Amino acid sequence: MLILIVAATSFEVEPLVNSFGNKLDVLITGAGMVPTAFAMGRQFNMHKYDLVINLGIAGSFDSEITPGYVVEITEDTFAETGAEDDQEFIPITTLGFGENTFKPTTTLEQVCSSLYLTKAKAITVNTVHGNEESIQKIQRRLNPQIETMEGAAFFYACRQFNTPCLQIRSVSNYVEKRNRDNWDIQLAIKNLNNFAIELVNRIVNN
Ligand SMILES: O=C(O)c1cccc(C(=O)CC[C@H]2O[C@@H](n3cnc4c(=O)[nH]cnc43)[C@H](O)[C@@H]2O)c1
Repeated sequence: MLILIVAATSFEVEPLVNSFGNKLDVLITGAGMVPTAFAMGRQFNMHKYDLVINLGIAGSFDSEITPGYVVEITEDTFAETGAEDDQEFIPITTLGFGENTFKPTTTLEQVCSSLYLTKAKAITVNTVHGNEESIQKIQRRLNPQIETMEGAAFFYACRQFNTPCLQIRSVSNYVEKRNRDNWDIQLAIKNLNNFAIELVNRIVNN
């Protein structure tokens, strides 16, 4: 089975890469939705994969999904794509120009039934929420559990190329008034990579 790992930065997947070396294809896209979509489009034009997995750290809006928690993303919405109408937000779906919510094309259960993760709904943003008023606003509008800067672009690229995909995220921080001292990136990366190493081992040895 040919697997591609997609991550925004190399440090997020370093332990996994150290475990598997060149037995695993890894695409480092750079942070954000545009670099992700571009890098994946280029990669998919050159190679075809049986499974593509997006791994990375993320913010959590959900007090039960605490830093260090690893989750499977079941849907992901481009939260900012639309138009403002004074105090209201009109999503692109209502404007009639396209879609804003994308889903994985397989599930963890289908890929490896012996592993389980809590499922969560995500948003993808260009501007990370770090202001109490804007956080409450997005919670009222979309009620997300997880926030990243790439996830929906990852699902979009996989759908365009009809490629089975999963997004697995590990929480490094709560989405709150910006405070970098509260982030635990080390714990998030450790838990993410422990899970990913187990997952890839089980898939390749199956
Ligand atoms: O210094 C900051 O305020 C800051 C804000 C967002 C992200 C960063 C990073 O260095 C990490 C980039 C990477 O991590 C993902 N990520 C992690 N936490 C969040 C979040 O709360 N909201 C959105 N994205 C997050 C993201 O996918 C990036 O790839 C620094």
